[in-house]
Amino acid sequence: MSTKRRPLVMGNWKLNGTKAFTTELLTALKAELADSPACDVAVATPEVYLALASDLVAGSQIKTGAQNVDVHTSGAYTGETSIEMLKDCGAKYIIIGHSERRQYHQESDAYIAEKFAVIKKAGLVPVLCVGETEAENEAGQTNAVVAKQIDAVINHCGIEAFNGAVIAYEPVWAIGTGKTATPEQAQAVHAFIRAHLAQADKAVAEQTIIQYGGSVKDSNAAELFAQPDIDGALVGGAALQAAGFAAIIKAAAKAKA
Ligand SMILES: O=C(CO)COP(=O)(O)O
Repeated sequence: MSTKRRPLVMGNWKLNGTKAFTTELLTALKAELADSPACDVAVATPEVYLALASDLVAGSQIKTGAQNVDVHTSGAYTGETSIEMLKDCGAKYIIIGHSERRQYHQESDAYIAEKFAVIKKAGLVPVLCVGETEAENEAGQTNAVVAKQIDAVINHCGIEAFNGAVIAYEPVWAIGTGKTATPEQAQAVHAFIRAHLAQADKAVAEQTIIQYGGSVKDSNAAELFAQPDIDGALVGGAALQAAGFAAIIKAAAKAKA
């Protein structure tokens, strides 16, 4: 018996946008979603546009999020943004552990686990990105890599911390490359992740939203969402265009109806 999970499709804008772009895209997205598809929707804009984005989507089904957070709550940490600041600007979801931050900012599993704890403490939703590199994939290490990334959080925060949290499986070799994992490949890893969580707590595993990320677009979304353990998507490039992003959201709502 599998639990029914409401899908979550979230856009990760990465380092893209302007005030005008944010206004145009979110205005268009609200219009595209006028029929309220049965799917949770969020956009993680650059931090500087978060407050603007939150104002624009107020009262709609679209929530906002951030792409990172600092572990400190205040103080002499030049250039950082705290969880309370993100919350103050309307964020609900916080992406952590994205492969681009692991790679370019040397973020370790332990550091990411600290961020997870900070987000939970503030009552917001962590979106924990996990995934293997191409070399790890070819060496057959995919499951071991994602298990290690998840275990760092379980060990630091406890399995209960995954209640209401989100995991995004993003194979590094599929991000921005146009190469997508096949639905079957992705499903196998998602099922592994859920089974891994279930070893610690079955109920937590059943309710955890596990998104797929990596070159998701309108044309491949439906077949990914047809898989039982793929509960939505974390979308990069294709989230920068309202009609295409809305089509992905509608495909999730339809597949999980
Ligand atoms: O990294 C991603 C989302 O976090 C995926 O990016 P793309 O959809 O552009 O491949």
